[in-house]
Amino acid sequence: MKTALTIAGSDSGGGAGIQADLKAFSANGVYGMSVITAVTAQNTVEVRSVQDIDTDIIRDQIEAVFDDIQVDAVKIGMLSKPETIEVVIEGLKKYKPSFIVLDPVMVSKGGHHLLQPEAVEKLKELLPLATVITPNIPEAEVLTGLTITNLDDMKKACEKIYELGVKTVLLKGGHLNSEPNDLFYDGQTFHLIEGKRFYTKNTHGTGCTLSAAIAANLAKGMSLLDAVQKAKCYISVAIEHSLDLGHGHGPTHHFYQLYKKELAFNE
Ligand SMILES: Nc1ncnc2c1ncn2[C@@H]1O[C@H](COP(=O)(O)OP(=O)(O)O)[C@@H](O)[C@H]1O
Ligand SMILES: Cc1ncc(COP(=O)(O)OP(=O)(O)O)c(N)n1
Repeated sequence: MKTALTIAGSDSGGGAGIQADLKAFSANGVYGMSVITAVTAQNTVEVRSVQDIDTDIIRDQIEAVFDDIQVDAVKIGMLSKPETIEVVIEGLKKYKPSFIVLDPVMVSKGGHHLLQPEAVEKLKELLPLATVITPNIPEAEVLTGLTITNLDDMKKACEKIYELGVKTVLLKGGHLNSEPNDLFYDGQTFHLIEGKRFYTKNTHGTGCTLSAAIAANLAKGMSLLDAVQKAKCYISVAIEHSLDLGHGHGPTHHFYQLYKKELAFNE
């Protein structure tokens, strides 16, 4: 069986972070593993508190997994602080996984900083190691200093992020008022990954889910563009059937049968 590893934070409410990633890995048919970088006390309404994990324990988790088990793809989420990013960079340079999907998580829906603002420069050091980076609009604005309000702005932002040394960019358009179209850029060609907006408040963990599904698809051997397009289908179905749990933004629905039923999905 193919495997994927998530290096990310824990969400006690189960909608985002490690929990969303492991659900997405399973639903997309790969064996999931985790390196926990931080524990958040979080639900569908808010992030109440965060405990960063000691960097020695993060290093130990990375080594324990890679020393024993074949890792076919890595997904990176919440990294919290510069010291954590440094340990993750060391681990990736040591073990050189074939595919790295970097979701540059910065701020939760409720406005809680999941990456210290002073860690953004350190995060940029991770970019050249990534196969693909998957920023949302606010994250792309932080990385580029641009204001992004339309497709032209998205193109400029992709080019600027690409210049930071990353191999490919998937800029997510979910935060714009238009249809949730994402833009994929490989340094030469733009591909519009079209979506249809579902009018629901239950979109907690959408970015985590999308990046984890891309990692799962890469682990299974898909080409990068195919992995992105199939993952976009997966997140769309997961949002369409999202769950009205809790009092805030409910989670997406990781249910393989829904995905299988609604997509021409060949495995
Ligand atoms: N309401 C929605 N309906 C359909 N797709 C959406 C919706 N909101 C976001 N998406 C899609 O979900 C994925 C995650 O995007 P986004 O919500 O922007 O990320 P993040 O969770 O990092 O803020 C993207 O493919 C985006 O286009
Ligand atoms: C532990 C943890 N990691 C990441 C996030 C952000 O997840 P995201 O998919 O961007 O979803 P929202 O925060 O926008 O709902 C998180 N909240 N917690």
